[in-house]
Parts: sequence; C-alpha cells; structure tokens
Amino acid sequence: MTEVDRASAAEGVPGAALMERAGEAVAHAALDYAAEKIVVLAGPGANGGDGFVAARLLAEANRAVVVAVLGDRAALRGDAAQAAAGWAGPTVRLEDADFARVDLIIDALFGAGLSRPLSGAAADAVLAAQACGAPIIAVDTPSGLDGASGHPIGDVCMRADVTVTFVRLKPGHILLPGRLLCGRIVLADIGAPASAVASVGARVWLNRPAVWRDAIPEPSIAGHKYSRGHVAVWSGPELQTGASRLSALAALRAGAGAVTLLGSKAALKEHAAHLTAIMLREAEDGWRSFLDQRKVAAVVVGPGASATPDTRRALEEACAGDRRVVMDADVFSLFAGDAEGLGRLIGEGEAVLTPHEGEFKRVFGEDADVAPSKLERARAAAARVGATIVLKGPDTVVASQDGRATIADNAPPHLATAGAGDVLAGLIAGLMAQGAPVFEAASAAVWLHGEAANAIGRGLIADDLPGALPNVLQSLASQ
Ligand SMILES: NC(=O)C1=CN([C@@H]2O[C@H](COP(=O)(O)OP(=O)(O)OC[C@H]3O[C@@H](n4cnc5c(N)ncnc54)[C@H](OP(=O)(O)O)[C@@H]3O)[C@@H](O)[C@H]2O)[C@@H](O)CC1
Ligand SMILES: [K+]
Repeated sequence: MTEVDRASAAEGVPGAALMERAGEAVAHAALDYAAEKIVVLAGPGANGGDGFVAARLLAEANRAVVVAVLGDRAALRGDAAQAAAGWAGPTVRLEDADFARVDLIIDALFGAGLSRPLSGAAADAVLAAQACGAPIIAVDTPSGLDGASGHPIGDVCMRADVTVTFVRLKPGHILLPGRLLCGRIVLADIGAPASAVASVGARVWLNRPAVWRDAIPEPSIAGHKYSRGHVAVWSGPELQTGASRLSALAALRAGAGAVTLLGSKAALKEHAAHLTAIMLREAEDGWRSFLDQRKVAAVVVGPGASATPDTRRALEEACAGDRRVVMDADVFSLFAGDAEGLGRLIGEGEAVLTPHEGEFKRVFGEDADVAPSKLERARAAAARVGATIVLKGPDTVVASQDGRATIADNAPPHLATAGAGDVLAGLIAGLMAQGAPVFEAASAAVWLHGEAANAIGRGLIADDLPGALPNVLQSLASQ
C-alpha cells in the first residue's frame, strides 16, 4: 500500500486526497449506526489521520464526537497533521478517553504501520473500548492485527464489528484469525488510480473465479473422453477404499473424460459394489505400465493409501512420467521430516500437495512455525519442493512455486468433515487432466469445493460433495 500511495502521488493523486476519501468511507460506515456519541481513537500515523477526517465529517453530520489522541497531537506529520488541523472539536489524551455511554468507537490507532505489540495507553484503550460493549469500527485493520499475516502482533488486539479498508484487501483480512477480528469488511475505493495499483504487481489474490476461470478449458464439441483427460487414482487397500473412491468420483465430476481406480483385487471388489462410471483395474504389480500406455494425464496418490512401501512405489511410478500428480494424506506420512526427499521425487514434474496444517508440519517440520503467516509458510514450502501447495483450512492458501497465491474465504464450517479432503484432491486432478495449469486448477478446485459445500449446507457429508458439483459448475458457466 505504501507503493500504491507513492504511485498514486506520481499520477497526480496526493496522499491527502486518499486520506480524505478514506475518512469519508469510515464516516459513511459509522452513519449506518444510530449513534449519538462517538469516540475516535487516533494514533500517531496516517491511520490516525483517517480518524481525524472521519471525526470532522461525523461532527458535520451532527454527531457528538470526541477524538482521543495517542501521544502528542503536535507531533503528527504530513497528511495526518493536515487532517488533525481540520478537526476543531473536542480532543482528549488517549489515557483520558471516557467510554461511559459511548454509542460507537472508531479505532484509528494503527493500521498498515503497526510495528510492535501494543503497550501502555494504546493497549489500555483497546481493552477499555472492548469492555465498554459499544460497536467498534476499525480503520484499515483492527489495531494490533498484522495486515500481512492475519495474526495479532502481541497479546492485545482490537476485535471490530466492521473494518473499513481501502484500495485492496490485505492478506490479514482473510487469513485467520484476522478475518474474525475484522468483523464485516468494507472495501472502499478511495480513488487510487488503477494503473497505480497495477504497478505494484501484487501476486496474491482472494480466491475468486476471476483469478482462474480463463485458464480452465471449456470442453470442446469435437472432443472425446480421452481428449478430456484420463485420471488414475491409487486405491486404498481392502476395507480402506472409501477415500480413494471419493477422489475418483470428484475427478469425474470435475470433467475428466475417464477415471480409473487401480488397486488390489480385494479393494476393487469393494469399489465395484459402489461405482459404475469409474473404471477399475487390478494393479498387483504397480501401475507404471498402465499410466504410460493409457496416457494418464493426472494421478492422485495418498487418500486412504496407508504409509506403506506399496504406496511409496506407486508415488515413485506416478512421478516418473510426464503427468501431473496430486499428493495427499498418507504421502505426508511417508515423507515426514523429508521435504527434500519429496522435492527430489517431484523434480521437474508438476505436482500439487494438499496438506492440512498437521500434515504440513509433519513434512516441513519446525521451519513451518518460523514464519507465522500461513501465506508465507505455504509460499516458502512451494518454493522448497517445487510444487503447488494447497494448505487447507477455513482460509485455504494455494501457493505456487513462482510466488503466486490465492486465499479462499468461501468454505463453510461444515466442510471440515471426514473425506472432504479426498474430494478436493480428486477435483484438482480432474481439472488438471483437462489441461488447466496447476496453480489455476488447484485454486479453482478449492473454490468449487467451498461452493459445493455451501450448496449442500448443514448436515453435509463428503459423499454428497461430488453430486453437488454439477449445479456449481453449471452456475459458474452461466455467470
Ligand atoms: N492507500 C492506502 O491504503 C491508504 C492508507 N491510509 C491510511 O494510512 C495508514 C498507514 O499509515 P502509516 O504508515 O502512517 O501507519 P499507521 O498505521 O498510522 O502507524 C504508524 C505510526 O504508529 C506508530 N506505531 C506503530 N506501532 C506502534 C505501537 N505498537 N505502539 C505505538 N506506536 C506504534 C509508528 O511509530 P514508529 O513505528 O515509526 O515508531 C508510527 O508513528 C493505513 O493503515 C490507512 O489507515 C490512508 O490515509 C491513505 C491511503
Ligand atoms: K486501526
């Protein structure tokens, strides 16, 4: 955002103009509340400046506004000093802020410039504001929240009802726990020129169809089942076949032309009792020749597979050819603490790893805790093994080894259920088999998975997900 501000100024939109519009957006959100008495908590930087502008506009709208300032008002610099100069109403020291009978609090203490944990008067004010029970509107970010990581920087952090942010969302607005600390998010256009925003070259996006839809191939009328891509799924052993079956069904629903499950005869008998459109093939002796001869475009290894030598061999054979590989579940047990080994196996091939947090830590070890941001952990891991990482959770991050990333916010809580991850692995493979590039296929699959869960609603079990995909795909196509 600092870069955007600089580029905007170079294009003739000065910081003061951006700050005026930012303050307007905050005042606008405040006017949604039937609030008589409003306290604005103003910090020492531009976040405080936005607060002073909002205070002026709210007073003009006949609200009783008091600005409580952290530190010396005379020490404000630049645009913030100018905004403060425009405020002629009552001002108190932050220490003296009175939260009794306050109807609304505007938190303009710290935003993008937060550089250390809250302490002293700032921390006390946040705790008192929180305790008084009035609704809270945060300017840009709830004070104490790191906008890059979505984690509070210290022990004290505001929890807002509404957060008004500007120009673009920050990762911390979507990543947990940030999303919960922000409350409802309002993204305001404050007049930064589109070219100034584009000049920054951001490589992280909220996971929405606009990011990936042009990269997902439309089925061709002249196509046939094998031109739509053949997916192979490595089956789990007897009495552990459910997970791989879910992956296979999802791959077919995603639009793969053909899907084959390969495993032992005993396992295939279980599959046969459930499946019709999915092909079954015995693989007592590995699956390398099948993968090569049948021109398999994408494979899934891991769901229900068990961390056995057979699974390792299946994975090695999958990685040996020119095909895309989705690795899930038991693959991460096989490579516990051995990210380098996994990276060597992937080599120059195209792979997607779909760990949840526990599996991620298992493979990437204690390094995983060094960087607190889920986004940066996923990006670092992707670069380390040379693959796309889908780090699952309520805020699933898809990170490519080239630095691009998406963050999802559309998964409902009831998607956290046994087997949902197996469906996701199959969805990714189904899209990749049709030729979608790996990062886009993974991002699209995550979004579709969330939408399918939303369409089902409460009571969802993973078995429902593949069957919910046609409606989701259909409505995406007609958007
Ligand atoms: N394009 C946009 O999006 C636009 C954004 N705008 C707004 O600008 C905001 C960013 O402004 P900003 O860079 O001045 O930083 P801000 O958050 O005010 O804080 C910096 C000050 O706080 C201090 N400080 C830090 N941590 C502290 C602590 N724990 N305890 C005590 N002090 C602490 C820090 O001191 P220092 O670290 O230098 O010692 C410095 O003095 C952004 O969030 C948005 O609201 C709009 O106005 C215009 C367009
Ligand atoms: K703030």
